[in-house]
Amino acid sequence: MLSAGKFNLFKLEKFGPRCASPWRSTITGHTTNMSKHRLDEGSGSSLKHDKKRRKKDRKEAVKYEDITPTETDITTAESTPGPVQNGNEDSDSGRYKQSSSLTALPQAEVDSYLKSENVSITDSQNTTLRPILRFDQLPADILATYSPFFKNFEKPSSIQSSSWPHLLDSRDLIGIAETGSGKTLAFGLPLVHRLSLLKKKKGIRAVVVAPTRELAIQVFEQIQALTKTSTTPNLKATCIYGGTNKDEQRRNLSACNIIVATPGRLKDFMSDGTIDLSKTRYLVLDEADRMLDKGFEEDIKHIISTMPPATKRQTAMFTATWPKSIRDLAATFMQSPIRITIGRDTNHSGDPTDDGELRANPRIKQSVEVLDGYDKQARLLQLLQKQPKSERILVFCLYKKEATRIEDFIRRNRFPVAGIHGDLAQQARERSLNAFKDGDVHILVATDVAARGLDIPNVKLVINVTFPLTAEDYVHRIGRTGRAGKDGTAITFFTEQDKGLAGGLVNVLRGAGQPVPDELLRFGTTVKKKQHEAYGAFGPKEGMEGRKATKVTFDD
Ligand SMILES: Nc1ncnc2c1ncn2[C@@H]1O[C@H](COP(=O)(O)OP(=O)(O)OP(=O)(O)O)[C@@H](O)[C@H]1O
Repeated sequence: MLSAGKFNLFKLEKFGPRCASPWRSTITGHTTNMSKHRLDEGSGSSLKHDKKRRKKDRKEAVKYEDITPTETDITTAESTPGPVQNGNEDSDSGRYKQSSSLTALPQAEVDSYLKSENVSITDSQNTTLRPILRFDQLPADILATYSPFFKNFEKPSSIQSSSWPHLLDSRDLIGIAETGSGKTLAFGLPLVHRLSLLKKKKGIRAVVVAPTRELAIQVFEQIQALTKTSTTPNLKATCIYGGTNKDEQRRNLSACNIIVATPGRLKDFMSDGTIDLSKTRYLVLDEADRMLDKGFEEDIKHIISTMPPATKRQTAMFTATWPKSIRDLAATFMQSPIRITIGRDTNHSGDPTDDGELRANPRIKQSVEVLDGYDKQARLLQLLQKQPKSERILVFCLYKKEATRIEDFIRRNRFPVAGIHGDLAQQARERSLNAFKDGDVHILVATDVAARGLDIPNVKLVINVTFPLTAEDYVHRIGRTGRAGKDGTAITFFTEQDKGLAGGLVNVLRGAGQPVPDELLRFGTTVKKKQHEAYGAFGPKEGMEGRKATKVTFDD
């Protein structure tokens, strides 16, 4: 069945200007899209071409026959009677049904929530669904199934509130929210729920791709917990990542329908025929900007090229940072995505579509110390000596050899410490991380392999011994503290060699209301236009002359 909402409109649409209160919008968006669809069909193109296209569409519909037609059938939404605020309460079972308690909420309460949480929505289809402010506003079946999962949480986080209705309604979505704000559950719950609705679950139906092995494992654990809470039989998730024996992973792949993977191992299993993604219905890129940067771009393109087209799958991308350099590429994998950004507006550019600017978590107290490279170790030691013995501290270095050297230095000074970086065997990496999580050591020295996504409770302090390659990486690194509403501190050493990144750092500090030291301002505040090639993938960069031209490698 063809669906207007998913039919060939993407190229024609551009993100509209940010709506101050998108919830007041009318249904016109859907109607416009329908008209456009009909126009497309009736105009210019030759009958022969139309016939061919319809034949192809029919073929695809048969190929992906188990996609509940109503879930993308915009006719249902269009014919929904009553005010838009009612959402699609009366629509078919395949679609999201807004709960009556949410529908009953006064509009003023919804508006005030969106304002206080700084929710920005960009949607070419004129969003009509309300955010889910409380868990009991979830549709009854979802609440009944997953409530054990929420039992320790007071309410959904803002990114969960805002993205759940749209993901449950099968929309493609880009979710941008600060580090530690619960993005995993924001995509995990709709993914597992929607998978449980598929009539035929056989084969790999959902894929989550993450940039590092440890993050893939962490995401997998959450997804697996959700599948276990779900009462639907035959939901099975598995995790595949490099650095470990393939045979066990291969065994786990049989009869599984959700995979959480790092790109390299996923590609490996695709090329030897173990994995076939032609039935994939849901795709999530976690840490999406990293997944689309130069280091992973080709892998991701290849992986997605073996999946059904964007019109036949649901694609979600989540991250805390959304640089302009990867946005066009992201759009090629999605179908009219709705973009949701949470956070104070730090958009200095005046461009209304530029709501993906860098935002650090404002609960993290950031301080930057400009110093000479030779003074780093002595200062690090001072800082460690000042901290209470049991407090978890994460120390970031840029290079693997540097991480080993700093770890040895800390150990020589009689602090229990562990290290995690790409030169270590996977078992050693996992041992270090677990020792840190379990409290056997309270200091972990890491490269950027631990910068993104890792959710380690109660990290009180992040020390950046060497500044990362991008301001985005900085935001992710410091985001290992101050998670799930807690406070945290980040101390960053900044040297002459890092001066090319001073402008980016100043913007991050200002955007989060943090002090900017005069010594940092002396390096200038120009922010170099980011190149897609340069984003977070390779060093050195302009203005970083002192840095070695070492390639920062990614996980397989
Ligand atoms: N609604 C909620 N209320 C309180 N805590 C929550 C809620 N949802 C998730 N959490 C917890 O918040 C922590 C951070 O969640 P998560 O790792 O998903 O963050 P994230 O936004 O993906 O962070 P990052 O950008 O660093 O990847 C986790 O410990 C998670 O259990």
